[in-house]
Amino acid sequence: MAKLLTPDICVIGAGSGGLSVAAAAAAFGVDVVLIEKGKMGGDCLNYGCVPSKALLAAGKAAKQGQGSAAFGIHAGAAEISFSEANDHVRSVIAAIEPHDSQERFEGLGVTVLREHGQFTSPDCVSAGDHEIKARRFVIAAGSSALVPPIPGLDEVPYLINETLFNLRETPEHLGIIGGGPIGLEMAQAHRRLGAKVTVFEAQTALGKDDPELAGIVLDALKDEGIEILQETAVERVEKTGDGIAVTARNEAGDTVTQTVSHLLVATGRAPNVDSLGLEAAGVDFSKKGITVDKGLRTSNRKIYAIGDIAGGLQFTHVAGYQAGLVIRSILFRLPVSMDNDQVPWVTYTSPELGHVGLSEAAARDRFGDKVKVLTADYSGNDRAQAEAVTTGRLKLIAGPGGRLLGAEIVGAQAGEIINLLSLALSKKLKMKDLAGFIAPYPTLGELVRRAAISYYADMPKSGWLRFGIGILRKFG
Ligand SMILES: Cc1cc2nc3c(=O)[nH]c(=O)nc-3n(C[C@H](O)[C@H](O)[C@H](O)COP(=O)(O)OP(=O)(O)OC[C@H]3O[C@@H](n4cnc5c(N)ncnc54)[C@H](O)[C@@H]3O)c2cc1C
Ligand SMILES: NC(=O)c1ccc[n+]([C@@H]2O[C@H](COP(=O)([O-])OP(=O)(O)OC[C@H]3O[C@@H](n4cnc5c(N)ncnc54)[C@H](O)[C@@H]3O)[C@@H](O)[C@H]2O)c1
Repeated sequence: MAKLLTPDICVIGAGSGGLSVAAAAAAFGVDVVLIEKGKMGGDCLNYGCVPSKALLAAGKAAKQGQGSAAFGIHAGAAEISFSEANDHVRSVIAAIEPHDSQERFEGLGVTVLREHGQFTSPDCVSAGDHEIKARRFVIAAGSSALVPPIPGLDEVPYLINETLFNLRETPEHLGIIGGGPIGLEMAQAHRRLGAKVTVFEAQTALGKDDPELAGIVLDALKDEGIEILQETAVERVEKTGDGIAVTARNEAGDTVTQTVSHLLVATGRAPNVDSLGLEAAGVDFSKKGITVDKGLRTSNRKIYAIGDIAGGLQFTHVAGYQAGLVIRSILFRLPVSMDNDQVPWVTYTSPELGHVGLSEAAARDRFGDKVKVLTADYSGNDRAQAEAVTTGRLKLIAGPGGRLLGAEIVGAQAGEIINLLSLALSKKLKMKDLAGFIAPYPTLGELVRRAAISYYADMPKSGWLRFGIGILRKFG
């Protein structure tokens, strides 16, 4: 006989989204059951953001170990231990793990079930020997690597994000299918740690970002020796005596074959909609994910869906943002509405690539010729010169009345600078605000002021202003 639990909220999935809902609800003394079938912390901690950024950091250290000609430091080739870099990855996960652990959540008062959760009816979830009937449910079951049906793939030992971080030796030649953020971040990390790397991208690499700024990242990666084959779709793979032969067709229709020692598939994500009993729950879904309204409610009003499974932008901070909205809706019954136009993202290559708000193209679609694009180059920034990080550009997208609509940035610390712009966007600031604050000198953040000030570039030439200044001068 199953044990019946009747909490206020039942959350399926203890990753970025589910943990945030559970922690916030528990902080208000609300009874929560949290169900997790795999590792606490989900993708981000175990197979995603955390290990990938830790490996990128190891790659950065390897690069710095070679010295810098700009500073007159000639250290030569660094001696790299891939297994020790992997130890670093493991230790970073271990350092963060307690924060997401079952013990911590039980300490907060959450009932944690380490089981597979599945709806058996519109108001009941079964998990191991428990049945949970809650006032509200939140599905935060995430996504998995989407593996395309490429002939031969099933017969070769390919890697995905869940297995990549188990490698203990430098791959001799890493082939990567997919030139999105996963593919390119991992291309640079492995290249810097000594691997030969080839990326096969069916369309445009970093295709979700500003094409001009993404091009600057691609050039930097190519300069480091990464081969990036764009408009080159992989058609088949097969095991050979030397490794894995990857055969692709390029835009010109030519066949390209490369034999790699390891193959990473990074071709996007598939929402984990299977075996959740969504049909039994009356929750509509498609292969893009669970269908939700702006308030993250599913077709069953008692059930919400957040994070990667909700079919929108797939980032940890989006899952966290959505968790906050759902908490407001469930606990305080406040009307909430998701606003994707405010969401920032960063690709953590060197140089970093950051985005927030509307892209130039989206802004022009909405506001036509009322849009102004203001730029500032890293080469014109004194701190960038001092640090020899002069490759980079900031773009502010200004709309009617000089309101900030969006920003794109490529260059050192782009991910940090985008924070300021994300705040500016959420507070509906205008170019006058971004031009008017005091930025400490010399900082990369001055790029924001520099670009915003250029909004007023024509002002000194204004006849009316010059006339006014002339009049005022007459008063002594
Ligand atoms: C390599 C990589 C790098 C990334 N880097 C970044 C980054 O730098 N910044 C960023 O913002 N985002 C990054 N992401 C994306 C980020 O990891 C995801 O957007 C985020 O983890 C989504 O959170 P979530 O809560 O929706 O899902 P998850 O964190 O995946 O959690 C879902 C959880 O649900 C559990 N689950 C699934 N089904 C069931 C079930 N039936 N019963 C019980 N439990 C279940 C799973 O085991 C999992 O633990 C990266 C992703 C990858 C793959
Ligand atoms: N820094 C970050 O925040 C970060 C880092 C990594 C991942 N993520 C998240 O994870 C998501 C998934 O990342 P991703 O890079 O796997 O997905 P993606 O969808 O962004 O990129 C996948 C790429 O693979 C290409 N592709 C698909 N099939 C192909 C084929 N047969 N041959 C060659 N190329 C093919 C696509 O054209 C696309 O460019 C991202 O959208 C992002 O939301 C975020």
